[in-house]
Amino acid sequence: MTPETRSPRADRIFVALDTPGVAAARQLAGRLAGSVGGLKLGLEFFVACGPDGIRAVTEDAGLPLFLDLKFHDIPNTVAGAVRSAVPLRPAFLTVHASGGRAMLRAAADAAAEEAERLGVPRPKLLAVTVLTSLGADDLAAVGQAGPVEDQVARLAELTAEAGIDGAVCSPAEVAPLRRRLPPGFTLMVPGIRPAWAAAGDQKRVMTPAEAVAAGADHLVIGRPITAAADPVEAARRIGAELG
Ligand SMILES: O=c1ccn([C@@H]2O[C@H](COP(=O)(O)O)[C@@H](O)[C@H]2O)c(=O)[nH]1
Repeated sequence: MTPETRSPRADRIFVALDTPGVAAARQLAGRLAGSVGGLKLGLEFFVACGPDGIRAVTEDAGLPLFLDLKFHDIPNTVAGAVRSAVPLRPAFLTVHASGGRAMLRAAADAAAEEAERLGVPRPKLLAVTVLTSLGADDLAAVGQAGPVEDQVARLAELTAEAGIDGAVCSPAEVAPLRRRLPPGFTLMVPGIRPAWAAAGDQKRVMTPAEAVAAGADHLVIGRPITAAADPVEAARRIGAELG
């Protein structure tokens, strides 16, 4: 399958390449390039391989990069981290919504200013709301008021007010968020599990087709593809399920 023949809905899939090795990530990216719409590189890869590793994986892939580093610190530090990430040309970059309004604003301003200074495209900033590995009990244990859906909505609304482009949420919150947030607000959605895949540590999950029907813009899918015996076949199967 080539980018020209893959289903338009498969373009929504960002495959999470959670590996500490450049060679493994490059190999998977090359094999999956015709079956997914983008690559997600996150903490495991970045801590092991750094910015050079990111460049090595993305330079030949010809796919948009979702750089999922989930920045969470004081505003000045997060602004600096965002500025350092801009030259890697991510299409999407994450911060934690719970870092608060000033941190979110600092991140948004830094992305816009640094992209303009370098003459490169501005990354879309996404704020992680409540991690998809957390359930109601986990939220209560860290002192956050539930239900989960309400906490996600509070954080997503704060995010939108602070000038951030979108949020990361579970598929279960997509439909309610669509009713509350402005049109064009991006929803990037992990916690995706085809009926044939194990949930693992993910608690708030739906199938790819259910997430898209609810209104997800992009699906983040890792292990159901990357841990499959045949990752390309798994990605195509998910693409076929999306129609
Ligand atoms: O709330 C969140 C935020 C980010 N993620 C990331 O998405 C992928 C999911 O991988 P699977 O193997 O499909 O579970 C992973 O890289 C997480 O860091 C998330 O799962 N939930």
